[in-house]
Amino acid sequence: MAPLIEVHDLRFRYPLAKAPILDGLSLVIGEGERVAILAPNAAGKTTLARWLAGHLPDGALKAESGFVAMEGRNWSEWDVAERAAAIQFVGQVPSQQLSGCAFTVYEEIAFGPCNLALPEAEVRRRVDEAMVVCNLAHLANRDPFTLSGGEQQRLSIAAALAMHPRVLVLDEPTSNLDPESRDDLIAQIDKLPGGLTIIVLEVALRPSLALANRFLLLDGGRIVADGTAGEVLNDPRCIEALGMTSIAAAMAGLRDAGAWPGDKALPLTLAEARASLGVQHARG
Ligand SMILES: Nc1ncnc2c1ncn2[C@@H]1O[C@H](COP(=O)(O)OP(=O)(O)OP(=O)(O)O)[C@@H](O)[C@H]1O
Repeated sequence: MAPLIEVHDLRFRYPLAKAPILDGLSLVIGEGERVAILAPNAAGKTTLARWLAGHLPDGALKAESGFVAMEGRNWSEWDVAERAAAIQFVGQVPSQQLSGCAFTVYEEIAFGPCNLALPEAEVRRRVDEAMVVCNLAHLANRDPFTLSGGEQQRLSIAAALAMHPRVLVLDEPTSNLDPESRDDLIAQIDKLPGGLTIIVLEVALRPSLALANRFLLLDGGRIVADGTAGEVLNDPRCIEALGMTSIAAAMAGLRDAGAWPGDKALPLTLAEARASLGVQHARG
């Protein structure tokens, strides 16, 4: 059976760019996976996200080689409505996700399903469901442009979910949010239905760790590491490009001071550190 998403030998260069930004990139993603694709700024995350979601090729922006396919069919074989019902893309700037055609949060979420010409009752059902998942019911009648950045990002995700996609591509979804809004949004994404395939493209390690269980490192236009958090985030190439989590950095300090065994993997999260140290989580 064909994989859910396959990128095969994708080579893509922006017009006038000296070098390709994606350079023979291949990857396969299966149904229900939660994947973080990690890379530093300007490494090509948004570009890859747009290829994954079928927004590229577009006009003159074509691949020099390779393809992206969902279930064995190249994106170029899908019509727009069919593709929108299969995969949804949420970008990093909340206000840029808004359609500009809706006076209320409710209408914004209904915009996509209405474009699929679904019966009114089905549109209503989907909007109500998405508002519950994204904690937006209390804002249903608000003008989308009056929402905070975090609320707008939840709205973008709700609008994407109302299309009932099988894959959600999130391009640095928390990058413009303050820590509290970021944590709220991560918790919200974490609660999304289990069967939904989620691909997060990130420069930040914390949201990635909270959302994914498979990690890919994008470097030099290719995927150079693919594995668990422990395998990829401890890879020297990943540490060089993105640094360490704050917990791993603290533990590395302890290791350098001789207070942590040199041959023992560094915990990446507080939960891992507690487990490694045999410390119970304090309650109350
Ligand atoms: N339409 C375009 N035309 C020409 N160059 C582009 C275009 N879009 C992006 N680029 C360039 O391609 C490179 C990769 O950009 P991209 O936005 O994919 O990276 P990124 O990893 O998402 O970056 P960031 O983390 O800063 O958002 C950058 O050097 C960028 O300037």
